Amino acid sequence: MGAGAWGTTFGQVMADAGNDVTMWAIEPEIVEGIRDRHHNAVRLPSVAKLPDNMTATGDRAQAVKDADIIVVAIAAQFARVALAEFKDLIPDTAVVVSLMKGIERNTKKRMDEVVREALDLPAERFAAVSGPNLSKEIADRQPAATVVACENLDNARKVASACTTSYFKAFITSDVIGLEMCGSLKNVVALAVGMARGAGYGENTAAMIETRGLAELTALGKAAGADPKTFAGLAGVGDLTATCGSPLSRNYTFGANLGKGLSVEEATKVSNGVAEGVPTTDAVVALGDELDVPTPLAYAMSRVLNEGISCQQMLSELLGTEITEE
Ligand SMILES: NC(=O)C1=CN([C@@H]2O[C@H](COP(=O)(O)OP(=O)(O)OC[C@H]3O[C@@H](n4cnc5c(N)ncnc54)[C@H](OP(=O)(O)O)[C@@H]3O)[C@@H](O)[C@H]2O)C=CC1
Ligand SMILES: O=C(CO)COP(=O)(O)O
Repeated sequence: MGAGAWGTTFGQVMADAGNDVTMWAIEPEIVEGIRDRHHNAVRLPSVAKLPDNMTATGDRAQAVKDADIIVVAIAAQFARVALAEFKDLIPDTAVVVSLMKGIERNTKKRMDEVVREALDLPAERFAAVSGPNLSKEIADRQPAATVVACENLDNARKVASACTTSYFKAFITSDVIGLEMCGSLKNVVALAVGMARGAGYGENTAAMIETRGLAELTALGKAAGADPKTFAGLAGVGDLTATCGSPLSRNYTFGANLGKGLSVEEATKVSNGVAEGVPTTDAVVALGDELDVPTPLAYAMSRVLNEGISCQQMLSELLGTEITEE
């Protein structure tokens, strides 16, 4: 569900792993492109020809009929509304997988909570996939790895084996909360690193933001019930490194544009796809308040996004004036 850049790329991974893949998208142009020409000119133009065992439909019932695994890759803030239309169509035995990395702004809910609520899905049939997975590189079939999280490890294994190829390796975990928190919160860090880079700062500044960001997302994740080990793995440090270090990341690029002096509106206009960190930032601040965990980085980025403070002000907000233990 959702033939965006990552949705389509992950569809290709699953097709390469030997599955018959049906993409669902709203726009007839995207559906026809994938179904008739094996090409997604709108969201993944870099892939000249998608696999033959990959097709598309705009019909929701047809898309999920008889599916063993249903993968959701919709912009996080629209997931609840989009999924409501699928509620009564999902086969009873299907595992539903989220690729989304965001927190719902109004409710502060993670995507595991949103998907399960929207589809009335038991925990053992929900899985999240998250890791250092910049879609363009994986679409080029460059070697990469990810993590599949499900409370039921047999279902995590089922999803992992359905997306394992010669170039893509999936590890498993039962720490759904940890995986969700890593994927969502690193986007906020990537905005800040991108902003610092865009403003012309170098490696020290980037490393400082990434490391303090990792400490912040680990503390918040732990308070939300995550296993701290997850933050040291592919979905944590791994994804933070990839996202904060690449102009292929929409979040990094959005931040870089802010650092170069573009307004939020201007950066949104030139963004090539969803920058999930933007709506997620305020949700992270609110979640920190609720769980009594300081979130200086998210707070500073929230002031950038809502009040337009400069990169230098954002960095002094992040560092504070008090002497504290690291
Ligand atoms: N790109 C990447 O490298 C990675 C992305 N992710 C995550 O995967 C998720 C999807 O990302 P990606 O595919 O790259 O994003 P894109 O911006 O390329 O696509 C967003 C998708 O969401 C769909 N969408 C938006 N609004 C609605 C709506 N109201 N109803 C139905 N569908 C809607 C879009 O449909 P439409 O085309 O019709 O607008 C599109 O399919 C995000 O949460 C992202 O953080 C995770 C790992 C890697
Ligand atoms: O999550 C990603 C890489 O793992 C992709 O990051 P962006 O959403 O910032 O492009």
